[in-house]
Amino acid sequence: MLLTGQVICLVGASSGIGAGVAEGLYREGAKVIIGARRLNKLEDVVKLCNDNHPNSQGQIHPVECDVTSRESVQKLFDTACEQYSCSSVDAIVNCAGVMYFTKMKNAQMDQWDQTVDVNCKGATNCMGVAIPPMVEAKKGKIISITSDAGVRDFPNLAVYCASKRFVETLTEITRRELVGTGVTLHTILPGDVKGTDLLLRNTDTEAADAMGVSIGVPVGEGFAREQLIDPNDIANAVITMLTSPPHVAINSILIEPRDQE
Ligand SMILES: NC(=O)C1=CN([C@@H]2O[C@H](COP(=O)(O)OP(=O)(O)OC[C@H]3O[C@@H](n4cnc5c(N)ncnc54)[C@H](OP(=O)(O)O)[C@@H]3O)[C@@H](O)[C@H]2O)C=CC1
Ligand SMILES: N[C@@H](C=O)C(=O)O
Repeated sequence: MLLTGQVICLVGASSGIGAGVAEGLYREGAKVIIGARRLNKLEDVVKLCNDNHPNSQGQIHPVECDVTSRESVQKLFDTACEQYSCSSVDAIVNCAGVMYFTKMKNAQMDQWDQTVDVNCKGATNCMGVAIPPMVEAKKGKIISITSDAGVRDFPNLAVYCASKRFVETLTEITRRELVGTGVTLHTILPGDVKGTDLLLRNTDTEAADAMGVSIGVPVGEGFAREQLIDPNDIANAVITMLTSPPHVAINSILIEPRDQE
């Protein structure tokens, strides 16, 4: 097992990519605290981990967490430290995010607000809570799941692309600021990942039609296998970052389906 004994906070773990990352971390023996708003779905993830990996030395505990609230993120971090008797954690992985296809002319302003709150403020809350104790402990990795939208321009996703760029820029500048402290910052930029709930709450059918996607169904329904990657591919990217030699920082990984243009 590659991560035996590592204490890891994982937010946005109740479905999709986060649920897949939770399983990968548990499989590799980490002590994981998983967070999201839907506690019942987190409990399903815990059960899945136990059922699928009965011989793992890992531990996994669910905590209700809303990343838009700094108190809620602090509670998740404190729970990890209490549960696993430490003053900081080895890593925090932030998978929490929302994505709404919206045409700017349709002004879905509530969805824009939520995108900024969850994707941007969620990232600053995770960093604000984790960085001071990590610097004190002289170690720690902060991994944010951004998107290929963090480096590519997708029409009908302007606010989403901007939110992912925010996290990319925040990460790169913070990474440079913390050089020498032992704390490192990383992003993973996935292309289309299948089997996630990301599209379920979309409502702008004009924008979705323009992108050629169906809303209200899990991402990837109707797509061929080679057109999409899956949550386990992202879990493996996270594990690669967490297990690099001490003198190496894998700062970012852009990971897309092989045949994506
Ligand atoms: N699927 C894809 O193709 C791609 C996804 N991504 C990114 O990956 C991340 C995960 O998305 P994906 O797995 O696809 O989608 P899902 O909708 O399946 O997962 C989103 C996760 O974010 C959590 N979340 C949303 N709002 C909050 C909040 N306020 N507080 C805490 N957790 C929250 C959800 O939990 P809950 O609702 O229980 O709070 C859920 O666990 C996102 O950042 C997304 O932008 C990037 C590139 C491609
Ligand atoms: N693949 C990206 C944009 O469409 C994403 O889902 O983040």
